[in-house]
Amino acid sequence: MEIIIAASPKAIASIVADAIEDLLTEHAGTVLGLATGSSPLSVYQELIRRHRDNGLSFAKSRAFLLDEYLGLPRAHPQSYHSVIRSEFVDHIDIDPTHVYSPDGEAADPVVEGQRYDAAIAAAGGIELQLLGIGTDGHIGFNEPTSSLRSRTRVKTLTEQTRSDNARFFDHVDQVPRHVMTQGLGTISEARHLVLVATGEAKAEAVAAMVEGPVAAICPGSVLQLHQHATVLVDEDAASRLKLADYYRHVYANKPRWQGI
Ligand SMILES: N[C@@H]1[C@@H](O)[C@H](O)[C@@H](COP(=O)(O)O)O[C@@H]1O
Repeated sequence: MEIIIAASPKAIASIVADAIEDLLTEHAGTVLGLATGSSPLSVYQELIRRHRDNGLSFAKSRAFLLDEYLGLPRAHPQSYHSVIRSEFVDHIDIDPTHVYSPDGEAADPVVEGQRYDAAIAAAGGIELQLLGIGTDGHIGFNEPTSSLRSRTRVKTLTEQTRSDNARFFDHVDQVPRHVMTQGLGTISEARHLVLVATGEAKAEAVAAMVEGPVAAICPGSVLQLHQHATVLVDEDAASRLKLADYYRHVYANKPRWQGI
C-alpha cells in the first residue's frame, strides 16, 4: 500500500486526476470505478476542469458505481445514481447510459447483486476504483464485520453511517436503513484502488485501515491485501498515523515516472 500525505484536497485531486488521465490516454475505453460522498468531489472537479479546459475525453469510457440506497427511486436527488450525475457525469462527455449502478429498486436484490458483479466482470473489470472511507472504516457501504471476500449484496447501515449521511437529507429518518454495495471481494478485484480521505473526522479510520490489523471490523483494512492500493490523505486525516514521516520520506523519494 502506498500512503501519500498531501497538503490539501486540491493537491490530492491533482495526483489522482493525473492517474486517471494516464489511464484514459493509454486506453480510451477504460472502465472506471466511481464513488459518491464528499471525499472524491475535488477529484471530480479537477477532472471536469481538465475536460473543459484541455479536452480530456471520457467518451469511450465506462463507469461502475460502488453502491446505492435500497428503496430510493433512481430519480431521487440523493440516490447515488442521481448524485454521481449531478456531481460528475453531467459535466463530462461520458455516455450517461454507460455509467452503471446497482438498482436499489430491484424486485430481487440478491439477483441484482449477482447481476451487478457479472456486469463488472463482463466489462473486463474495473481499472481504477475511487474510494472514500466512512468514520467507522467502511468502504462502499461495507460496514464493520463485512466479509473481506463479500460480493455485491444488501447491507444494513450502522446508525453512525446514517447520522453521518443525514446531512444530505432533510432529516436522519429519511436516510434509508438498507443499501446495496459492491462487496469487499468485488472491490478488491479492481486493478488499482485509490482511496481519498480528508479531515480530522477520518483520522481514526485511516489509522485503523493503514496501520491496524487486517480485520473485518475495519473493512478498509482489506486494502492491505491488494497488490496496488494508494491511500491519499491530507494532514488532518493523517494525524493519527504512526509512520507518517516514513510515508512522506517514501513519496518524496519516489521516481515521478512511476505515477501512483
Ligand atoms: N457509501 C459512501 C462511501 O462510498 C463513502 O466513501 C463514505 C464516506 O463519505 P464522505 O466522503 O462523504 O465522508 O460514506 C458513504 O456512506
